[in-house]
Amino acid sequence: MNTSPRSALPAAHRVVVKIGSSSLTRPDGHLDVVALRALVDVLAERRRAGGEVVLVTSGAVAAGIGPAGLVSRPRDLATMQACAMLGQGQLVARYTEAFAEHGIGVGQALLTAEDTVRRARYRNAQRSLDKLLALGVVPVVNENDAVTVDELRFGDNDRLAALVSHLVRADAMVLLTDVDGLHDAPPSRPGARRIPLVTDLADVAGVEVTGRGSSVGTGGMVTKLESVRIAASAGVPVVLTAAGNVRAALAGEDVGTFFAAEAKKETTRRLWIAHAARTAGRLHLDAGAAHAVLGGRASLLPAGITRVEGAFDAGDPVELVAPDGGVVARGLVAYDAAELPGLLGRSTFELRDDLGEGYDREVVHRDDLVLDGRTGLSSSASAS
Ligand SMILES: Nc1ncnc2c1ncn2[C@@H]1O[C@H](COP(=O)(O)OP(=O)(O)O)[C@@H](O)[C@H]1O
Ligand SMILES: N[C@@H](CCC(=O)OP(=O)(O)O)C(=O)O
Repeated sequence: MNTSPRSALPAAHRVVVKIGSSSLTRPDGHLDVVALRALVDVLAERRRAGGEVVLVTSGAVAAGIGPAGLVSRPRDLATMQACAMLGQGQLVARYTEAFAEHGIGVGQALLTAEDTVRRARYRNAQRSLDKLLALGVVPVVNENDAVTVDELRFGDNDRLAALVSHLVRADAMVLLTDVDGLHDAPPSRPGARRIPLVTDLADVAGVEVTGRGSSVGTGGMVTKLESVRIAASAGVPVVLTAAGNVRAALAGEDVGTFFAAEAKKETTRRLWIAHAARTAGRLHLDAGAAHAVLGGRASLLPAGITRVEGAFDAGDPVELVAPDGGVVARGLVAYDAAELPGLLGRSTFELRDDLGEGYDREVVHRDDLVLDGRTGLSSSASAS
């Protein structure tokens, strides 16, 4: 029996493969159709062998440059968005043609990170993707660039791929980029070496990574590690490698970096709290409450809150802020913003006596709290 952790790849029934702009773009900024077709050949092979493949692909901006009448990749956000909207149709047309040569259909899904985790939406996305896969079709996923701008700024396709992996309950994820895996220093530095295996992400916490990425990619290694963290915490192992190695990676060969999955899976609810794109407000805590929350097992009570910011509804994700201004956690708030000011600083006993049953509940229940170390907020914020 093959006991190498990489045997998870050939054994995987359902695989999410993400390809970045840097691997799909020619030096002049236009879409690299040769690279696209080379990827499709490998994915079609996997599909024909009985495996299920979900493709998360960047490249809409690159594919839109020509139709937009530009000569090179735009730099400003509005033109990038316009290019992405023009290019998305072209991109999917190229995939449709290439997969059709193998007798395989493709279905387009334009998602935002929120769609993959917000409870009200994720079941719909899950059901339709499951159905596509059951029909033998390859879902081709990109961000909905018309409505989201952070993705173009921060390279969130990496994060989206991890959230999709969780959504479709993938057995493995492959992240394809322009370098062969995580290196012990930025690969442009002489002597930088590939790290073949990571069993615990804490082991690579000290590795120097940059958020800038290649000239066309957006998030660099920072967003890739954030993606790996989400996937690993959702129980999905990851291979990060160069696009040219996709066949070898799927076969479990020693290319790129293999990241093992964590044994204890995060629930969808906690993934959403940790990775929802936006929080709706902030709760400022006193020192005692910040300490209790950081301790891990305490719920947040009205008595420990000094100030409230934002216009949120009960059930929205909010940030919990310590007296020094640092974000200590994210959580789902149990009250609307308008209700809270009258409750702050008061004990639950007092509130029950004054306002009645129902007002003695926690503002954020401990089951709805994720400490900041689990959110990766600081790393994604530092992306280019
Ligand atoms: N420690 C590191 N190991 C590997 N790559 C790194 C590291 N630090 C920074 N990088 C950079 O990350 C880039 C890949 O990110 P990006 O350009 O955003 O790719 P993509 O377009 O595939 O999403 C590489 O070109 C590489 O220069
Ligand atoms: N949605 C954009 C890509 C955004 C993005 O995350 O790019 P990358 O860092 O290359 O994966 C596009 O299709 O051009």
